[in-house]
Amino acid sequence: MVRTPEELAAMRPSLGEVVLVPTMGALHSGHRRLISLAREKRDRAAPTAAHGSATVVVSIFVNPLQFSPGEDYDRYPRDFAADLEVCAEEGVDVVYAPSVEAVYPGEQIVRVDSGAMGRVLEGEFRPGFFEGVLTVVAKLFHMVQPDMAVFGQKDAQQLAVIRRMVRDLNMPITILAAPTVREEDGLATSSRNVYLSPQERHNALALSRALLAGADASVTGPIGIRSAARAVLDEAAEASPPVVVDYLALVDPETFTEVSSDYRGEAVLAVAAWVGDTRLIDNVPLTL
Ligand SMILES: Nc1ncnc2c1ncn2[C@@H]1O[C@H](COP(=O)(O)OP(=O)(O)OP(=O)(O)O)[C@@H](O)[C@H]1O
Ligand SMILES: CC(C)(CO)[C@@H](O)C(=O)[O-]
Ligand code: BAL
Repeated sequence: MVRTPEELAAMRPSLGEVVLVPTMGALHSGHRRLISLAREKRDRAAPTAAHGSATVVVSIFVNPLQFSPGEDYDRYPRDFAADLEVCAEEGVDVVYAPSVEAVYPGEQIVRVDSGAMGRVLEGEFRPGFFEGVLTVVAKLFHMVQPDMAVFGQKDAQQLAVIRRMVRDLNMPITILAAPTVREEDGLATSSRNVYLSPQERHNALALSRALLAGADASVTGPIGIRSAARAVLDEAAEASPPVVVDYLALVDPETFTEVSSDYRGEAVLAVAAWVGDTRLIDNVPLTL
């Protein structure tokens, strides 16, 4: 396990090709999926005379910069011992877990701006969120110097904004996406699911059911998709506790702008909602 950027820099020349999996810890089956994709890439990389084989690095860092005041930074689940066990089971080569002081030794004056695509949906409801995410991801990329980095489709807008950062800032890194992992009943696995009471967890199933209803209506086009998903959420708004929707949106997967009613092509149906004090997000990719 590596704790500081200096230790990592000293080790970096011996790591060969690096596949990075950035996380905030509290590792679950979604993270395991990301790590297994990283492992596949590592195991396919040809060893070179210069460095031997490739390396999977998992970073664990709860990034204060992406939380607004009043959000759950302080109570965000942290279980470092369990995370190390998951990493060992999954064949991770290096766990990079820097402290907040190591990542932010002083005021972070220079930050990465996500532009307009990071100010809609998640960016509208979590002001400053994508600036915080992009800034820490750029810092992690500079510290780890990965050849590839793996992100989850569950955070689809985050994935799109990171891809755009890599493109717009000429970062020589391949971004890989892993599909969303779900519990048997459809709930997307998420570190924040531990906040849910049994009743809240039950009501939270409305998110994945709404997305499924939207997907089932995909032949009817954007209007039909939105109204099929909305009907499920409207019913869940009457439950106790209610499901309180921040947004339901059918968007272009690259720009995250709403698609027009005659749109044809790839799209993402995305939802964010509160169940009690817990905010959950989910999405499905669709072809229209
Ligand atoms: N169910 C999932 N399926 C696929 N990838 C996931 C899933 N959950 C999280 N990830 C991915 O894991 C990476 C790290 O995410 P993070 O540590 O924030 O976990 P999380 O469960 O999304 O947490 P949170 O509850 O804060 O949203 C991100 O790239 C995220 O998209
Ligand atoms: C990408 C990330 C690790 C940056 O803190 C975080 O937003 C996450 O876990 O999805
Ligand atoms: N999973 C994205 C990180 C966050 O919600 O803060």
